[in-house]
Amino acid sequence: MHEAAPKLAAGPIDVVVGILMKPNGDVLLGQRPAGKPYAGYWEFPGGKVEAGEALFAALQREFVEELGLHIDQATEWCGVEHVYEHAHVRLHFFISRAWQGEPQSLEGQAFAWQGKVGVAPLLPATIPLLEWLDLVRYPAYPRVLHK
Ligand SMILES: Nc1nc2c([nH]c(=O)n2[C@H]2C[C@H](O)[C@@H](COP(=O)(O)OP(=O)(O)OP(=O)(O)O)O2)c(=O)[nH]1
Repeated sequence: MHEAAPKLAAGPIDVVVGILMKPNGDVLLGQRPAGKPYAGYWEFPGGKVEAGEALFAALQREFVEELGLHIDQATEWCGVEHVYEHAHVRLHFFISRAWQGEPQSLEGQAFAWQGKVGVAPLLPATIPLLEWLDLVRYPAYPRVLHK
């Protein structure tokens, strides 16, 4: 029997994603809770932008709702579009080095501060970013590669 593919919204859905970065380069990843698409996969915390909401305001809201912490400042770093079977998303990645509070598991999710990222699996659209992120976290990285 032929099953109709799930209908995707016409345009991409905007998603804000925050990379909290400690002075030593460690970044915070979270594990997607049960009940969401790709439950159990690791991601940088974030979520969908609401209608009419500014990107940074959405980022601050998501971090309060999911982690109970306040982002003071963040820089928009890069954008990635990805078509999943459940949604077509446009991801806006921010890097923040200025926040207040410790991550709390308000949605039952696990967290991990990572230098070399060792948690798996990661959301597919996030995987290519790790290498680019290393250029930001570890400025000597290209030289290390050419050793
Ligand atoms: N937070 C986050 N989402 C990512 C990353 N990479 C990636 O492909 N995504 C995708 C997965 C989802 O399709 C989408 C995020 O949507 P979501 O369902 O987690 O958002 P939300 O927390 O607002 O969810 P909900 O309120 O609808 O339950 O972006 C990432 O690194 N972090």
